[in-house]
Amino acid sequence: MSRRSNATFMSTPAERALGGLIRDSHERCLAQGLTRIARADAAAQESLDPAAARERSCRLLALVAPAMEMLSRQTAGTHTLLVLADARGTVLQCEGDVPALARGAEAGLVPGAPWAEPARGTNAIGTALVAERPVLVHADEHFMHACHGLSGAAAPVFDLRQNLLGVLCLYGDRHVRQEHAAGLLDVAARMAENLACAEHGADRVRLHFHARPEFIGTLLEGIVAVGLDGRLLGANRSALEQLGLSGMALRNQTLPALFGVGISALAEQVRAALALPMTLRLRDGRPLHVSVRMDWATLAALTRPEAPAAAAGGETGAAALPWTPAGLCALQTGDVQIEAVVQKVRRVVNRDIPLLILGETGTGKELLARAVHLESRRAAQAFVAVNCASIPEALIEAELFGYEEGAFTGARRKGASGRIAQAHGGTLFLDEIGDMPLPLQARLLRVLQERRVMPLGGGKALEVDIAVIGATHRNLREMIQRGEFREDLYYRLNGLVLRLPPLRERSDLALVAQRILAHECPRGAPRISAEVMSLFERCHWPGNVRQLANVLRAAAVMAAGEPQITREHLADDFLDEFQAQPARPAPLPGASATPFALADASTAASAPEAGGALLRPALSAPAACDHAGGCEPSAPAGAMTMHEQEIRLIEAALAAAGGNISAASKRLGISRNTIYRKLRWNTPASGIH
Ligand SMILES: Nc1ncnc2c1ncn2[C@@H]1O[C@H](COP(=O)(O)OP(=O)(O)OP(=O)(O)O)[C@@H](O)[C@H]1O
Repeated sequence: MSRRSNATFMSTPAERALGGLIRDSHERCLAQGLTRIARADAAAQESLDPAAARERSCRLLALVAPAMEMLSRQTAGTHTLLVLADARGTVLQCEGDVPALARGAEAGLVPGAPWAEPARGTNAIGTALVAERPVLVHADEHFMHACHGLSGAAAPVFDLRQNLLGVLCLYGDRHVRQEHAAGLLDVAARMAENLACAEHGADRVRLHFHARPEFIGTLLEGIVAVGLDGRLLGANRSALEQLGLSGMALRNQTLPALFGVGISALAEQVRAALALPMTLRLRDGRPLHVSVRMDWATLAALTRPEAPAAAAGGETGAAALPWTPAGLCALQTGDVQIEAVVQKVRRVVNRDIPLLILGETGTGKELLARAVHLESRRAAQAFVAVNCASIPEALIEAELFGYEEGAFTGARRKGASGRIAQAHGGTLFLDEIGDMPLPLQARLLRVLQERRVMPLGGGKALEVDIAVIGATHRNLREMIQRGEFREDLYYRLNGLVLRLPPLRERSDLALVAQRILAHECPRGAPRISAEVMSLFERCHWPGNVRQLANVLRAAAVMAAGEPQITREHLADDFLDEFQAQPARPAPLPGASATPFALADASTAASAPEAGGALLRPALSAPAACDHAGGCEPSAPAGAMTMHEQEIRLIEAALAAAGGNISAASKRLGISRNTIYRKLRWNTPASGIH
């Protein structure tokens, strides 16, 4: 156990009565020949130059600045003196109101004064430094009579290697015990320590973790720093407490031994679309939610083929480890439909069965594909994503299959390996597979059948070992009937069909939102007010989780420093959509009529035909999505289909943006491609091509 993990302030009568730390300290003072009678200003007389002392401690001062600010606000008006001392016991800073500063000065608590035990005997600062734990020293528990007018509490501050950096203290009048200060100082010390642990280094990766995902980014998160060779460099207090290790024991561990995961698997997690917390299991089986942080230089170093971690023999990738990182766990948020998807995937992982992921735009198809890859034995190899809709038709063939020197005009001199070959050993993710031109479908089918790829312009066929995951928002069965998609390719791709539900059908919106916020605000995410949550619950979310993430990202910036996100923090664009689409869903039978904050009932009632495309219908029609992949929501009789509502919404956004597709796509949180697609393919009458 950490020397501090069981540390408590000396608040029990027994501890204070007979001494405990105090008695030991008094004995030390006597052994050093200190006398109880020292002039009150003696400490001040022995003072060092405060400016020089502060200069020596500029790192400590920077680390404790937010904590000092917090303490100073919390103790305002209580005549409490806030003191910061360095690791030698030299006072660096004193803050408080005039009576508090005067009381401190009377006892010699002034910047530059030495308050280590050899100088001032038993006292909160000096004794905390010796004990390396929080202490409370009240009135005549001080060794010297000159300090008997004080009651002090102190908490030492450590860096991630458990080096003592300094001590934070609160001093009050001897008539007020400082027990109440203990909690405040504990929070303050943790704040400073977490900052120390989060200090950047191009040579390290940080794991921020907790058993509960919503605690990541809070003061209670554990932080562990890992070197590129997989060795653990240090940790904050919460990490040691959660892992049940001392700082020393931790530094004798490696990442794979403790967390069962290698450093390259962490890099893979960081590269994932929205590095969501991953779930790792400790040796005793306890799950921890882990968010990985590293700077770009570190990520680049780990991404190079001969990454230092592998070179140092730390590990050879997740596949070689005793157990694999649970990428899929990051998606589990309690929603039944998502849970069913995860359970299906778990059954087929590592069997190289082709997966076909269906779902509207922004539902997390790529995120799921990456999670499947991370979960598989291929995790240490490449994950290659190809968006078949975004590559111009003329280039997609070369992009996928590669080409030989001089294969076509404009080709690079030495030719290029295609994306399929790049995925060798790993996973090929074919996004928007329904948009692949028919002639290429035949070539892709051949590759999947023969497991060999022939670059454009001839040359040698390359053997490829790949897992294939396809994704689309389109109804492939209908496309087959229309002759737009090859049936044989369809059957080659759909080893297992997974359907991701649209956000409006999910029951876990609150948790998804919370996770996104935790990711956006690693130093502490604001809460979402009940009003905003209720608004979110009613939203139709045509851009699904991507749109939610965009809305939250903007709101988090607006709410910086405030404890919760309120309606005022939501982007005008988003709110405008509600006002532009005022239809309000009929309340569920028996549901209480919560007033809808934005679309007032009168306007809503006056424009029922608007259909509320951004609003979630109260009785959401289940999507008609069969095994073959139709994902259009079924229409409630006599009402617009969800799809028609989406078209209306897109048209409204386009009109509002003066026909500017980029602006409209930003407003809606969906891609330009999606706008084109929906208008061109699904509403021929729209006139936009
Ligand atoms: N469960 C989730 N929790 C948090 N963020 C998510 C989740 N699902 C998706 N996202 C985020 O939403 C965005 C869109 O996800 P992703 O690209 O995987 O969706 P998609 O279905 O592949 O979209 P498209 O069809 O437009 O390609 C990404 O930023 C992703 O990180």
